[in-house]
Amino acid sequence: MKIAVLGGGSWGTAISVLLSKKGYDINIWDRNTVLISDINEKRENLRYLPGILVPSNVYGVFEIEKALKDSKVIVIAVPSHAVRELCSRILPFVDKEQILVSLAKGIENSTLLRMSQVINEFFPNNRVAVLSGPSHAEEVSRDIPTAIVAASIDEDTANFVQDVFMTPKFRVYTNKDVIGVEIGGAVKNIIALAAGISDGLGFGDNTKAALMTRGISEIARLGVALGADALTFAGLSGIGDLIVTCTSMHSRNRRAGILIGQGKNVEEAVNEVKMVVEGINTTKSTYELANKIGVEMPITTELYKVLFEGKNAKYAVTELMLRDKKDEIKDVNQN
Ligand SMILES: NC(=O)C1=CN([C@@H]2O[C@H](COP(=O)(O)OP(=O)(O)OC[C@H]3O[C@@H](n4cnc5c(N)ncnc54)[C@H](O)[C@@H]3O)[C@@H](O)[C@H]2O)C=CC1
Ligand SMILES: O=C(CO)COP(=O)(O)O
Repeated sequence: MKIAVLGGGSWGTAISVLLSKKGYDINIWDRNTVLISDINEKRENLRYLPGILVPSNVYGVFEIEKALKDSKVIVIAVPSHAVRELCSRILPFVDKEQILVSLAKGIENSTLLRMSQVINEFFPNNRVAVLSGPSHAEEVSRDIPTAIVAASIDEDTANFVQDVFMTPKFRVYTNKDVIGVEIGGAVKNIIALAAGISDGLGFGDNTKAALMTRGISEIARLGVALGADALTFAGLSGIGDLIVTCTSMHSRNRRAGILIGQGKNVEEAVNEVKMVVEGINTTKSTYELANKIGVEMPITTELYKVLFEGKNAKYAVTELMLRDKKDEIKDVNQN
């Protein structure tokens, strides 16, 4: 079977390596031709995933149309802000038998749509799935045991994607709750930025545990208001991804947060991380989405003010601590 992977950043490359080890032929495309040449000539993605051997059945392809030809599965591995542009670019070359799998974690700034909603706009007759969960590229590419979720509203599609990606080192669960899986994957990046800022400010493990716990609470509150199943947030794409992103030094979002907490501005932090920090754009879209549908998200709101209104991060923490008194369980829908 042939699989097209569109986006040769750290995650697109790691997934290509994983799938190639299962014997599939992988056509990987990226707009950055230098990294495609590196994959073909040096068998390594020097820019985004150095030190990992890219097997010979991963073919770097310069023309997107060629990457798609005869591919049963199309994996979308670009950052969320690029998904719409990518879909419009591939639209003329995709046929309705091809299955689209989204790896991007974000909520579109201009429309407040989830990534599978953007993809469905372009490909209403194709089968679409989302792959999400605690899975840093740096570990997946080294065969470190990982568990993740394949979500699709169509059970057969979720089962198919589960079979395609599953290996003894990469365990894939299915889930029909696409809304919950995508909201968990996107919004945890906001909490990871906040957890990083907390670390950068010199706060402790107590602070981070509080942010993570209250964080999953507001993620779930948003998700449920949008139609998700609350149980999804107790799963791999919910609390699972939140844990890995808030605690790992592989996390781009956490690392950016640490730098901001240490006093760098957003631009300096993003430049230093050198890879996509999805949580910045997602803070903006989630803040707007929560306001639009009337869901309270205190951490997201404070982070929005820090990132986009220049609020002092220490002062934001004080404001979170001094909010109205609450009951943890009783006020679960509004706190
Ligand atoms: N890196 C990881 O461990 C994981 C990443 N993800 C998600 O996967 C998505 C991709 O992330 P990474 O691979 O980490 O990003 P990255 O920063 O490593 O690479 C991004 C890639 O996208 C390409 N790109 C950027 N803007 C583009 C545009 N406008 N059009 C076409 N291509 C463009 C770049 O050339 C680059 O190759 C993100 O949504 C991220 O949240 C999900 C799980 C794990
Ligand atoms: O989503 C991820 C891991 O599951 C990647 O998160 P970071 O972008 O913070 O590295």
